[in-house]
Amino acid sequence: MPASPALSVAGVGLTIGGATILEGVDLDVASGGLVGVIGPNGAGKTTLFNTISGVMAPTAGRIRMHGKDITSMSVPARARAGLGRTFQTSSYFPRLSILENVRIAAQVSRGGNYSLFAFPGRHDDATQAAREALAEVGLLERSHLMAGDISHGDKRKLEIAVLLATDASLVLLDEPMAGVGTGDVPGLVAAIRRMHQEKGCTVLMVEHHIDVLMDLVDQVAVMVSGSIIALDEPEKIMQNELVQSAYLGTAV
Ligand SMILES: Nc1ncnc2c1ncn2[C@@H]1O[C@H](COP(=O)(O)OP(=O)(O)OP(=O)(O)O)[C@@H](O)[C@H]1O
Repeated sequence: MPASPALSVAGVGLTIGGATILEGVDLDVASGGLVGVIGPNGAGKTTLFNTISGVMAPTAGRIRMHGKDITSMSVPARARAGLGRTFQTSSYFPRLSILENVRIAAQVSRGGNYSLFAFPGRHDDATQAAREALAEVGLLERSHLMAGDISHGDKRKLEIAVLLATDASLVLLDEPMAGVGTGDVPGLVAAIRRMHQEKGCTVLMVEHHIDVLMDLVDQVAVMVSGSIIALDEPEKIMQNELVQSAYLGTAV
């Protein structure tokens, strides 16, 4: 029997106050896959991520992780099941150091609390995991800096380090390059690649930098008006006439 997909979204719909935000969304992401989601502003990409991560409950359809139905699971329960997520805007504790931010996330994911008591100088599992994750994204040497003081690109790397330190097996990245200077893009791309290839994470990512995305992912899902209208390899998506007329325009 073939293995269940890491993520299966089946017939997901969301209606809010009579407005249809998502309709009949079907998307399977194989274990170890790296899939991009593109679509015009307001297409429903972030809302889809919200239903997958449990921030919003769909009004139709089911969501499964590795075959297990998570549709009614809480956000923390999904996180414990290995689902990690970044947001369009960076989320971190600005007055804590880079290392402290990642270490707290690792500590909480291991069933601990948000306490920083006796930090620094501890050599527990959470600190070790945080240091390894920061090395993966190239932030270890700057891990003593205050998170609120680092560049936007480094904040995005910090969020990826948090996902690595929490051992998330399925990660949702919502515009990881948004607002990042061009100089920071290669480092972020490398961090995402390592998360996928070396850590074996399954990745679903929304990204408006189409060239970067097309180079990175195995498959691209195109969302328009709350539905996925195409799912294919990047080259085929660029040539898909439906996609060109609905989203990409004629300039591709
Ligand atoms: N809680 C809500 N209540 C009402 N409408 C909402 C809610 N959340 C999202 N929407 C609407 O749903 C639609 C999809 O929004 P969403 O943010 O998911 O799109 P998106 O594809 O992520 O867009 P962008 O690329 O601009 O981030 C938009 O029209 C938005 O205004």
